[in-house]
Amino acid sequence: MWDTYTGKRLKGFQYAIKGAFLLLRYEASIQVQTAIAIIMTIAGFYFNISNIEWMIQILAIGLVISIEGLNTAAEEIADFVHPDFHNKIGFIKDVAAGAVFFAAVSAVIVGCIIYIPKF
Ligand SMILES: Nc1ncnc2c1ncn2[C@@H]1O[C@H](COP(=O)(O)OP(=O)(O)OP(=O)(O)O)[C@@H](O)[C@H]1O
Repeated sequence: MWDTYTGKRLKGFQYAIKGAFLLLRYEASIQVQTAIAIIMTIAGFYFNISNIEWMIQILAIGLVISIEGLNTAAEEIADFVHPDFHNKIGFIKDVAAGAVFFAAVSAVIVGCIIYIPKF
């Protein structure tokens, strides 16, 4: 029984890795955010930010990319269940995009707090 449970968890992990690669390969907004994440990581090394600053920056990057991934999933579901125009689909896509907006604004504020004092 324990083996079945472990096997299922490992399979779940495998699917999650596959999903991460699918997002990176096919989703333009995830590719842009990953590029920004790489630039911010280089900036972190360049400005020699503290451990706390690294932790908050990594959380901010993870938050934005995760919510963008969920936004993509919501858009895919919406297009699959109702490919035609519908106000409700528009609402669903808009609120999913709104969630990304909150995460992105938070990440920009975090970036400003970390880097503005270093100039
Ligand atoms: N089927 C639809 N019915 C009503 N409104 C829609 C529909 N599809 C898209 N919209 C409107 O257009 C906006 C953009 O939708 P779209 O699916 O192109 O998202 P996107 O943010 O451009 O996608 P991506 O993240 O792939 O660039 C939605 O937020 C919504 O307001």
